Amino acid sequence: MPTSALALSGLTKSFERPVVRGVDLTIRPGEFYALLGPNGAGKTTILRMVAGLLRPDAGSITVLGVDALADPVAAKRRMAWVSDEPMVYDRLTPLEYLDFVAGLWQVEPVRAKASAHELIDWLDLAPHANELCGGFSKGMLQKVALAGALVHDPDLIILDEPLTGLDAGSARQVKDVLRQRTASGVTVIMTTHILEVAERMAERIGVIADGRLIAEGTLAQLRARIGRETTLEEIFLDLVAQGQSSAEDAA
Ligand SMILES: Nc1ncnc2c1ncn2[C@@H]1O[C@H](COP(=O)(O)OP(=O)(O)OP(=O)(O)O)[C@@H](O)[C@H]1O
Repeated sequence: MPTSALALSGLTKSFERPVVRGVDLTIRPGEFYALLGPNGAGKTTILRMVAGLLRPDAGSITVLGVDALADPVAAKRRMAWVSDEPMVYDRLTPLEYLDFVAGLWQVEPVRAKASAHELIDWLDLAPHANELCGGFSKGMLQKVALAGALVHDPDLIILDEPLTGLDAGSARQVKDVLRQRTASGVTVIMTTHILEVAERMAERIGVIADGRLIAEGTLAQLRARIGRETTLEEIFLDLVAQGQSSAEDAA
């Protein structure tokens, strides 16, 4: 059993300018980890590199002991990627979409069917299971995309802003599905701007600012670093302000 579900070392990416600057990050198997950071901090870029959608300029990515840059297919088999812009085929129903995705992963048909029905029930999509996705709201599409990402039973789930745009009931269903998965040993890393979600769900929180991991730890550890009993919002704003001033000092 690998000691880490995800290990990033010196992860670096530039577009017109440096966007991810030497990020080191280790996540334990079964851990729920939230990445927080201001807009444009580089969170999505980090996750896209982990998911194999972008090639880093430098650094390494190890997914459950697999070198994801040397063997991306083996790494992708173990993980799921859920983008903040769900891509689901309009002309398929949720059940057809899940069947299609399970086929791509060569999931054994009986298991695929059971898994699809379980996910559809968990996410409260059963009343719409045979309707075309083309008529769905963004929130419903997000749930179908999540179900599609989980149908091959990944060990590492990577989610970019999975709760944005979901109503309270749908957000709870998604949170319940993720909790249920982590309880069975699956690892979750997600970005969120909803601090209350990070506070309630994540075991550890990493704060990204200007392409660097400027702080990480449990909520208690982050509080201790700020040196006072306060809300995650205050901690976050303090850490980002500190991160920005140390970057200016270094410049
Ligand atoms: N394909 C790309 N080409 C050029 N620049 C990019 C590309 N993708 C991201 N960027 C830039 O990289 C920076 C970091 O973007 P990224 O989406 O990783 O930030 P983020 O922390 O996820 O932000 P948000 O919270 O707003 O989603 C931004 O300045 C963005 O414009």
